[in-house]
Amino acid sequence: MCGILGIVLADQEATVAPELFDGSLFLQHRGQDAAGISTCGDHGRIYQCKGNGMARDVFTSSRMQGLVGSMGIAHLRYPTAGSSANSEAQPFYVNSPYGLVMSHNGNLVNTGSLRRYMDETVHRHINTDSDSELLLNVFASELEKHNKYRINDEDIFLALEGVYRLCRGGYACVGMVAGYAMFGFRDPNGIRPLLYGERFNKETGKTDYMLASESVVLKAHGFTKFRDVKPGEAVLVPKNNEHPPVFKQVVPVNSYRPDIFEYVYFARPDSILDGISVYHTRLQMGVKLAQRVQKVLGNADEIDVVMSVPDTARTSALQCAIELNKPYREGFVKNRYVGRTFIMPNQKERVSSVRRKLNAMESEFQGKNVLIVDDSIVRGTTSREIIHMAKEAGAKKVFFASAAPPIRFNHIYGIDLADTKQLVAYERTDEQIEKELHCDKVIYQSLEDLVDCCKSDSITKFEVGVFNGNYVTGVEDGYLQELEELRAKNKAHSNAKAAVDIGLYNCGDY
Ligand SMILES: O=P(O)(O)OC[C@H]1O[C@H](OP(=O)(O)OP(=O)(O)O)[C@H](O)[C@@H]1O
Ligand SMILES: NC(=O)CC[C@H](N)C(=O)O
Ligand SMILES: [Mg+2]
Repeated sequence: MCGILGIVLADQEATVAPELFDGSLFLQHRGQDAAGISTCGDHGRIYQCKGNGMARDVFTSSRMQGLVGSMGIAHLRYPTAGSSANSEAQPFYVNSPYGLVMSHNGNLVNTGSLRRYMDETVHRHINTDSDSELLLNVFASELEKHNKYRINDEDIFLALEGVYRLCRGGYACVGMVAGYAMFGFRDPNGIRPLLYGERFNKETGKTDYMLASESVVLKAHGFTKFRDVKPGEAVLVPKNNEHPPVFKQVVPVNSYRPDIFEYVYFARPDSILDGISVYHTRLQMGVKLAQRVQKVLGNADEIDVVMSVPDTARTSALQCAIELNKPYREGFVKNRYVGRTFIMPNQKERVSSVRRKLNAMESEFQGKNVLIVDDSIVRGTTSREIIHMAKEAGAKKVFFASAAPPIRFNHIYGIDLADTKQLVAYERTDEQIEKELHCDKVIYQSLEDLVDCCKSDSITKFEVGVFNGNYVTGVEDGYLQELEELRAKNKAHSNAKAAVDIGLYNCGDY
């Protein structure tokens, strides 16, 4: 999961960078590791600012002044392939052909064969371990095939056809062809989200355009007319407003399967993705979870109070308490200055951050049986600490409920998890998980119920491989092993500056 964003302003004298920066803040929860903006100014010149850090740290005011132009794209990175190196911050740029930049959300699962293809067949140099750099170079090599002096919209769609043919995995992308257009496209299964929106300016009679990972960015910036880009569909927005954006179904929809984890954890509750309100699905998860709690415990008589693990679980936990007819209390106070812990790059940081992030309010725990609700249990880092804190604060019994089913498989399209053995539910029964977490009962939502909470009239299937190991795109042989080896290699270098951490320009970290 990363955040991607692109804007084309109708007024070519205007500067797009401030709005890209502002929009990035609405997508920060999707990636806290690196941030970047590329803009396109006069004569098609590309300007860029990117590096490790949160948006507010990377996009300093002096750097923002160097981002000229009325068309631009942004990226918020949570690394899921390669490493968390500065050199892998996005957008990526290649000069040939025509000058291209791209921001990618998702994961390619056939990187081994793509690397060989780049090397042996099209002879393009790949300078990092990032799958996104590969994706951009696949697009570049497809675009190059026509060998034209000036390209048109159709050439871009044709090149994307090649991208769809060659790249397997989950991907939503925004990019730019220097001086020509912004484009966006989404994988044939719609695993990762992408929305398109328009903002009409009454005074000028012209329209600005935005592409974004979540609807919340579009709404907040006045792009009131918006819709999801369909799986296998691409859109081209010309830089100069000379014609309206062009949509094309480049390849047929394979099967419309948004990643269900967007609704469980990734997305903001105030977003609507693929026509489904994230908030509404989380309320429903609370309703179904309450039924599950009653079933597992026989009844809810033993529970004195229901609490959430802030932030993401709040919506479901409150609804669960209402359904159980039990008081809902804020037992954990969240330090608003610590970000999302799950998407932090290393385990040591994640463990210490849970304690820094959440603090137990003793008065709410003393002598009580508490039901603590979280949206999901992944490595168990949060739940282990939380249960410990609840007991320390005087809780009699701790029941721990998860709005998502047990996670026993890799999330190959967007969670930084190469090694399934790190998952607390991996090869463990509920009783064994209870022992691991030191709680009195662990209660999981069933997959069937979770799907019921999320589905709509038009979308009835979701990508749920993280729960059952069946991935809609399949996985190339050796892919997971390759990821694991890379991760181990990067870990070994974690204290010293490894070659992989040094960027092309070697001009230091942000
Ligand atoms: O089992 P784990 O490996 O600990 O992962 C699961 C936890 O991580 C996430 O919280 P996070 O702190 O990232 O973000 P939030 O504030 O949005 O809940 C998620 O909401 C769970 O609480
Ligand atoms: N989370 C994402 O979408 C990451 C995009 C890409 N795979 C990277 O690691 O940079
Ligand atoms: Mg959480």
